[in-house]
Amino acid sequence: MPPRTCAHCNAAKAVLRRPKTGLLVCRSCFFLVFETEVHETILASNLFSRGDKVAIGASGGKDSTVLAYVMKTLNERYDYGLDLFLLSIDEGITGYRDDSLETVKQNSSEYNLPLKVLSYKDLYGWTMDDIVSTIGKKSNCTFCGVFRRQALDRGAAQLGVDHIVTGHNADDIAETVLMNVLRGDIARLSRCTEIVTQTPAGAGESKGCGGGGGDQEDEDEVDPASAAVDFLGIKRSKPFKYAYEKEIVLYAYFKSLTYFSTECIYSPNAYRGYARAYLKDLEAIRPSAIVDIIHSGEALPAKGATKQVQTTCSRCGYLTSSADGLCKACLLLDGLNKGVAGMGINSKPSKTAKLAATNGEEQKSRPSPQTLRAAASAF
Ligand SMILES: Nc1ncnc2c1ncn2[C@@H]1O[C@H](COP(=O)(O)OP(=O)(O)OP(=O)(O)O)[C@@H](O)[C@H]1O
Repeated sequence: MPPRTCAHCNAAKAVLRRPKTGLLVCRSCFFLVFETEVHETILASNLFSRGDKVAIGASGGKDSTVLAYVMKTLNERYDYGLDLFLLSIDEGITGYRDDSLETVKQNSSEYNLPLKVLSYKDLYGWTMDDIVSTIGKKSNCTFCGVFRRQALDRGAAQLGVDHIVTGHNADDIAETVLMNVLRGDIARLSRCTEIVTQTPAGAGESKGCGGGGGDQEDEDEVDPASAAVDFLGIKRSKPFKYAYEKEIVLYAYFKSLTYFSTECIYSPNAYRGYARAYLKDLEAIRPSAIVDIIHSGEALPAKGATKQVQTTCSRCGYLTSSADGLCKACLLLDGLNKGVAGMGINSKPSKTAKLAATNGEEQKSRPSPQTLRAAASAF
C-alpha cells in the first residue's frame, strides 16, 4: 500500500492522525495547524495588546512547556510585541516540584525567557510537604490550589506583568464543565469556560494540583502581611482553551520538547479522575465531544449565576469575596497555624459575599431545580 499523504499539503507523507479532526497530516502541517489554531484563539478573544508583559505559568509539565514554546513562536512569527516571562511556583513537594523546576530552568535558558520562582515556604511559611505531614492527603489540593492562585498573582505583581497565561487545555475545561454540572455548581460553571478572567475565581478553578521544590531567584519577596498590590489589574487567560491534550502531547513529542511527566504525589483527585475517564470514553466515540462540552458550558449558565463582590483581605491585601475580611489563603493559614486545618476549608462564604454585584439582589448560590435539570439534560 503506498504511503498516505498529508490531508493539508497533499504532498508530504502523513505521520499522524490528528486527534481533534481525524485527518492524516504530515509533521510540518501538524505543527502549523496546531500553532495557527492557538493564534486564532488568541486573536478571536483579543487576548493581548502590543507591549503587554505576559507571564507564562510554568510548571515544567507538558501543557505549560508547550505553551511557553508556542507563545514564543507566535510572538515572533506574528510580531505580537509581547514581553514574555516564565513564572513558577515552588509548592515544596520533594521529589516532584524540585525535579520539574529543573525542567523549567532548562526551558528558560533554551527559549531565552527570564524565569521567576516563588515558593510557598517564603510566601506562607509552609511547604506542601509540611502541610501534608500535618493534615494528611485529604483536602491538601484545596490548600495547594488556593495558595498557588495567590502565589501566581504575587509573582506577576513582582514581575510587573499585566497578564498570566496558563496551560489549561480543552480537556481540562471540558472536565471542569462536567464536574460543575455534576455538582450543580452554576456559579463555577459560568466561570470555568471563560478564556480570560481578571479576578480570583476561587479554589474550585484549579484543576487539581501541581507539586514543588526549587530555588528563589529574586530578592524582593512580598511579605503577605504587608502587601498592597493591585491584583485586580492582572488578567489570566488560557490560550489552549481549544487545544486537545492529545495534540499537546503529540506536539511536544514531535518537537522533542523537554518536559516533566510525573503526576503530583499528593493528588488523589478522585472526582476529577472520574470526569476525566468519562471524557476520554466520550472522546473515543466522538472526538468532537470535548469541544462540544465546552460550547455547552458556555451556553448553559446565564441563569442563576452570581457575581461576587470583591474586596481586599484585611491582613495581606489580596482579593477576597468574603465579607469577614480575610482571603481564603489567610483563612487556611490561620487554620494551619492554630492546628485546626479544617477551619479554613469548612468555612462558608458569608451571606454578603453572595450578593449579586450587578443588580444588588441577594441570590442563593444553590441553583434552582429547573436550572439543574436544564444543565443535566444537556449531557
Ligand atoms: N507550580 C506551578 N507554577 C506555575 N504555574 C503552574 C504551576 N502549577 C500549575 N501551573 C499552571 O497551571 C496550569 C494547569 O496546571 P495543572 O497542574 O492543573 O495541569 P497540568 O496538566 O499538570 O499542567 P502542566 O502539564 O503544564 O503541568 C499549568 O499548565 C500551568 O500553566
